[in-house]
Amino acid sequence: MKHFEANFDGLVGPTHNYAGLSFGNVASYNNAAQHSNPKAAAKQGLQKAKALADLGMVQGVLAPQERPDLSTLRRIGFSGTDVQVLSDAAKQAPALLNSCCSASSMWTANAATVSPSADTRNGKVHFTPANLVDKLHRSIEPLTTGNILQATFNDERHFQHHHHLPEHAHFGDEGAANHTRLCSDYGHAGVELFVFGQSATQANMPKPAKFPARQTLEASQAVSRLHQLDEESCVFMQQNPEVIDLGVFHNDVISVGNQNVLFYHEQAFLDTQSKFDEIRRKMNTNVHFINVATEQVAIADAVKSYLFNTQIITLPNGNMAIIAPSDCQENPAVHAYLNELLTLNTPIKQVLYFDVKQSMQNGGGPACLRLRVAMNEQEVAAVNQHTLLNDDVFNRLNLWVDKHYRDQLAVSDLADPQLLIESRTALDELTQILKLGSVYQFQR
Ligand SMILES: NCCC[C@H](NC(=O)CCC(=O)O)C(=O)O
Repeated sequence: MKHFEANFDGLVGPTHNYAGLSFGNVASYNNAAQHSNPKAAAKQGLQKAKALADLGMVQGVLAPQERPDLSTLRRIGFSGTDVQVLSDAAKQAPALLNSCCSASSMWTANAATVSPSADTRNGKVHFTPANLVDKLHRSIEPLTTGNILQATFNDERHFQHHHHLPEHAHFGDEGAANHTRLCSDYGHAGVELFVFGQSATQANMPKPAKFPARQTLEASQAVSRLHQLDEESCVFMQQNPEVIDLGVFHNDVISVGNQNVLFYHEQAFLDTQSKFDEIRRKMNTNVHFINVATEQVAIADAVKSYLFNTQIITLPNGNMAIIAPSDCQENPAVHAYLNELLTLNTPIKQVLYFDVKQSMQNGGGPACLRLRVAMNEQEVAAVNQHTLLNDDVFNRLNLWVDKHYRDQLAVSDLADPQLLIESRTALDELTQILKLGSVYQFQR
């Protein structure tokens, strides 16, 4: 049986904006209050996804969330007509309105943690939506994320969906952005590497001083239990808290893995060598640990260029390619490093650059924009086929963006009742294109 690693990219929603909501995410803070370009953002994402489909990869899309999120605004006491709710929130609590308008669900690496069937005891693909409790604007995502995942992977013979973890800092969970699976082949049992920022219970373990550690050890352990993973196929590793304080708010800003490659910065982890020994022992096969030294690329350059927020993919011919943001080309140290990487004897033979600047300006690179789901051919066939990107779906989605998205959006536009209507109209049509059923509150 053939096996694939599918990428499901998050479609950028019609309210894509820069409100500076993510403390600890340098790009989000630095670009606060800039005008955004929702139409360009959605098209940049679609281009990148389509390029992977054209390379022969299995590529899908995940629908964005309903924003403005009127049900959250009502839950916190705003009432009356929808127009009333928006205008009262804009006057009385503009920060809350902004939190209810973020298009942050586009970063589907934070949608969920996924374990492929080869790793799980019951032989199903397991999904746990991330609770994203560290940020208010993201903590309102998991229920709808669960609906969208169930409508996309909608066959219980193959897919098992869990509820997100309890909504408390103890179980802070950011999904696949802190999870990498290493394996010799996508269809073989692998080692799932869970990277956490802090422990909620062990007071003696190090913590960042300035910025929040969004993922806890306890959350990662809970997900590994839910997913029926064996202890012998899991490794829990702590991210270096010093780099969190330098803007590395998710592990996928400082390392990325694919099959038997782990590409990482030398400052990424704590106890690096002993943990790598554990990975080697549990993998039982040769692993390429590609270490980038600080003197080659400083943390500040890694954070600015998103060198590690690249996707490493295995092409149908068996070679690996890096999908990088064009920001990596523009940073001299990083560009020089990537050119050199291709001359080293690693499985990575190619680098492809994509302009995803609209997403980058909110701290999301190519890897943030996708959720990886390794599947065999039966499982791929069981996916909702309307969510898989081919020429037809790509063209329909581009036309859909042209029809419904604004060219430009300012944070002050978020209270515009017309934006709510545009957004709902767009999403209602999208659920028909992707045949998702009624996944949104406004449709229920
Ligand atoms: N994996 C990349 C996630 C980026 C995301 N940015 C944001 O939410 C920015 C939203 C804003 O500032 O409007 C985050 O920090 O969780």
